[in-house]
Amino acid sequence: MKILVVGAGATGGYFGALLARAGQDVTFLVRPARAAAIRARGLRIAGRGEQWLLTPGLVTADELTGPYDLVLLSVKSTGLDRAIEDIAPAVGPDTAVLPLLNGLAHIDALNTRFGEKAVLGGVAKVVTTLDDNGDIQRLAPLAHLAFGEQDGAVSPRVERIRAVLDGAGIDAPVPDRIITAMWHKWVFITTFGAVTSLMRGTVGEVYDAPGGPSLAPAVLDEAAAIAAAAGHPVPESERAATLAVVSVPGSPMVPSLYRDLAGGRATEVEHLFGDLIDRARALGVATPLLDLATLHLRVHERRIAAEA
Ligand SMILES: NC(=O)C1=CN([C@@H]2O[C@H](COP(=O)(O)OP(=O)(O)OC[C@H]3O[C@@H](n4cnc5c(N)ncnc54)[C@H](OP(=O)(O)O)[C@@H]3O)[C@@H](O)[C@H]2O)C=CC1
Ligand SMILES: CC(C)(CO)C(=O)C(=O)O
Repeated sequence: MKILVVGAGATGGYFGALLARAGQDVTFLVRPARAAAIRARGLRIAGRGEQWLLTPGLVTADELTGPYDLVLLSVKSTGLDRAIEDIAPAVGPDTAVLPLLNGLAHIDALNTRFGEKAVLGGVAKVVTTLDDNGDIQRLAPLAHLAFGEQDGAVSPRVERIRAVLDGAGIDAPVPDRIITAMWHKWVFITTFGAVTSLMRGTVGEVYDAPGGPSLAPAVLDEAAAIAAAAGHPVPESERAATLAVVSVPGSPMVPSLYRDLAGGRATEVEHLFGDLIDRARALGVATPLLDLATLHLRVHERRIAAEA
């Protein structure tokens, strides 16, 4: 299977490296600065007691030809529009585009550009980040990529992709309804993001402060109410799994959104929060805590834009 990984960042770099290490035909679509850095240093994966180095196939947008069998799209939402145009030469009539982004609006954007048949849903669960050298640091042992056709069919191409991901050691379930799974990840990530960003602390720092334990369940109630109103109710097991991450004494956990906020970088505020509260308004769901988190992140965005 000919695989194009778009972006060699925290998620794409890690999944792509696993696939390349397993012997798959993987090429990374990167921008010039990232290409130069990887050519100079290799793509390095470190953390959790492991350290390995890869010299992957790289291509920049001006060199890209296609088609590929599978395009793993792992840019942040802030780079989505550009990336959609850049990958166009790689997408042929039989190409499957599998996005790893959190949130949901990218599915509509990809459907509009490439047609619904080309686009799979995806939910990535890994905890990785790029360090100052551009190396990928694994912060937790997860390598989970749920995916599937938007209509829930288990098509032959889904079976083929699952086998390829399995062979690379990636846990790759195919849920009955990938769009529902994406909604549930969205509820999880906005709860996690709102709690840590609003309070500017780790899960444990928030929980351990007087009054702290009530915040995460209250934010989760709001996000879950939006999902339910949109036709994707969050089951009790999923709710408990979210609280087991975002409402834990002493936990050092933060999401990638918080790492971007604390690092003074742009966040995915509009894709993750702006879109969610817009949908809440349309569905008649009140979300005072998520509105506050959104405003907080928007102030940050405006400040860094003014400083740029
Ligand atoms: N980090 C995590 O643990 C998780 C993140 N996610 C989600 O995955 C998505 C990606 O996040 P993450 O991997 O952390 O982000 P990163 O910023 O680490 O990686 C994104 C990469 O995409 C590259 N890129 C952007 N535009 C283009 C383009 N047009 N062509 C080629 N490369 C491009 C960037 O390269 P450049 O160096 O050129 O800017 C960057 O290296 C987000 O939606 C996030 O919410 C989901 C699960 C876990
Ligand atoms: C919480 C986590 C690591 C789960 O995969 C994530 O999606 C993120 O940090 O953006």
